[in-house]
Amino acid sequence: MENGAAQPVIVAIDGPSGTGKSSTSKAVASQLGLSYLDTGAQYRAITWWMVNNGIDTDDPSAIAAAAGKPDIVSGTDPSNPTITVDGADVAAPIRTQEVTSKVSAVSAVAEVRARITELQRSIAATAEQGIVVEGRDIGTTVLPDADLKIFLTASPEARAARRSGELKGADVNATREALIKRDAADSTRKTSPLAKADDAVEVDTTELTLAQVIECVVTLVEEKRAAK
Ligand SMILES: Nc1ncnc2c1ncn2[C@@H]1O[C@H](COP(=O)(O)OP(=O)(O)OP(=O)(O)O)[C@@H](O)[C@H]1O
Ligand SMILES: Nc1ccn([C@@H]2O[C@H](COP(=O)(O)O)[C@@H](O)[C@H]2O)c(=O)n1
Repeated sequence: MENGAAQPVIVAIDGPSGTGKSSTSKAVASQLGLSYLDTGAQYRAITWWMVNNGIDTDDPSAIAAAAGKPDIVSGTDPSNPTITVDGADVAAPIRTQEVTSKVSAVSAVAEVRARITELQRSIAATAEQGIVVEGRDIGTTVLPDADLKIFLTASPEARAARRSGELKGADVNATREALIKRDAADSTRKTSPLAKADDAVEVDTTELTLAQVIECVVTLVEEKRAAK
């Protein structure tokens, strides 16, 4: 673009659990001066609220009726991403095993997705320099006009090994089975399932270091920016 500030760039990064979406998105956003949005944290936050407020997470109509109640706020600084529910910092409690085991059921409810999708679009629309948004349906549903769409993949074995390393001592086979189960639920739900957009660039990270994945995505974003 001539004689003006760079136009904001919108980057969508999707993929199954443990493929490196969060680590890659945060690093890319930091390097390029963009905002960062972790949409999984938003679905975890609404799930945490449902559990804390006694909503039966096996009852889609109870979830749908309560979907509009919690006030979820995401901070988009990639060096300090934050998430609050009704003003309370929930960054730690949304990562518990209980929330992880229930989030796919809650996020499958159409009323939940409509609410969170609206929030995501308004955050992306107000990011002055642009934003990296990571999740499961960003390229397909939330931001179908994103400037760049990336779909990260990795073998279940690689993903389980990465997660077990994080969870210090967790059984790799159990971790692998849990990842596969969550991916299956996320990929087969009716509303906005986990899917690669037709125009997304697929990056298989199985044999790549995190630094290599980050470099690859930074290059792709820079190419898009130069072409704008
Ligand atoms: N290419 C890679 N090589 C080795 N480890 C990696 C790579 N990418 C990410 N990791 C590590 O794997 C773990 C999972 O990464 P990350 O949380 O970024 O994945 P994710 O796709 O966001 O997962 P989820 O969807 O479950 O939140 C982290 O510990 C991260 O440091
Ligand atoms: N765009 C998205 C993002 C996430 N979800 C659901 O949230 C769960 C947790 O995501 P993490 O990235 O924090 O592991 C995920 O398993 C999905 O159920 C979603 O539906 N759409």
